[in-house]
Amino acid sequence: MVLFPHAKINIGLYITKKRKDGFHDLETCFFPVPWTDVLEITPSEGEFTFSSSGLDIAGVIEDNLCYKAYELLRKDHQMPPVHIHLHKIIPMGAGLGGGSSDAAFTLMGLRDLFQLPLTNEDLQPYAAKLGSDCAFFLSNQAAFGKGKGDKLSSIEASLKGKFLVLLYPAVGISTAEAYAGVTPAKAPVDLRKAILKADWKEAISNDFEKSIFPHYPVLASLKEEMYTLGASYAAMSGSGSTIFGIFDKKIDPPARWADYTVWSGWVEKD
Ligand SMILES: C[C@](O)(CO)[C@H](O)COP(=O)(O)OP(=O)(O)OC[C@H]1O[C@@H](n2ccc(N)nc2=O)[C@H](O)[C@@H]1O
Ligand SMILES: Nc1ncnc2c1ncn2[C@@H]1O[C@H](COP(=O)(O)OP(=O)(O)OP(=O)(O)O)[C@@H](O)[C@H]1O
Repeated sequence: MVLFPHAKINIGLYITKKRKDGFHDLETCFFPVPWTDVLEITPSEGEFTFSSSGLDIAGVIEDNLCYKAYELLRKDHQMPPVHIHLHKIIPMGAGLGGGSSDAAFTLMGLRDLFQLPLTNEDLQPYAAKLGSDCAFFLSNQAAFGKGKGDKLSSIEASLKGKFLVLLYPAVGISTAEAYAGVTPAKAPVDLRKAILKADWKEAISNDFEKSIFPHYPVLASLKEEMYTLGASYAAMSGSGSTIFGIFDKKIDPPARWADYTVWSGWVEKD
């Protein structure tokens, strides 16, 4: 079975409270982006095996979220061993949620391969244990997230018909450190309402930009460059360092971005 775990961007991200468990409460809108890894799951003999190609993934196999997803599900459900091959394309530590997406798609892939009687909703508790972003990837639809980012409700907003440009400037930002740099505060807008209006540029922001841009001024200038190129909205995704721009027409990435990882394409589904 071959699956295509996709990336996400956050449009609006407000960190509202530090929780007793060390995590933070946030309010954000998640949108799926068709920049994908390739994940192959096949039944195997003997024991669980894992291989990867594409971008190098740090850590041993036991650290990999695909392995963790398999182990979590296997505790509750009878499953034969599998071989997982992950072709890694989505940059890591980039605010694109690629690892979380691999984990969520591993859960759904195992469920489908072995016909486990589980809905996506039934998979939510497993996803929640694997990462705060994982729950979103079980739905593949724009969603408003609160709590740790795992309490989701659907939103009517969509990027369908927009041309998206994602720019990863190879600045690695640790999610935990990014959270540590933010002072939580009440969200300045009701994001669920603001996302339905047209003036995103004036109304919607990402709290991480305030603490991260002063350390990495290149990120602030890349965001400005998106606007110069005609973006209707530009921001950093999640805890960075990916900067994205939303356009009404196709643009060609400027030659000066040659050192960065760039993905661009039309969004074709809701
Ligand atoms: C920045 C976002 O991508 C926005 O969508 C997410 O909040 C990050 O989600 P994630 O990568 O799935 O994060 P996790 O793997 O659950 O947590 C990584 C680390 O980030 C911090 N963390 C994460 C999520 C959250 N709501 N509060 C936090 O403080 C914690 O220090 C945690 O140890
Ligand atoms: N299957 C996997 N793919 C990518 N990274 C993985 C995977 N399993 C574990 N990791 C670890 O998770 C870390 C974070 O990777 P991820 O792709 O989730 O990026 P992220 O930018 O932190 O996402 P976000 O901040 O939006 O949640 C990586 O540095 C890597 O060490």
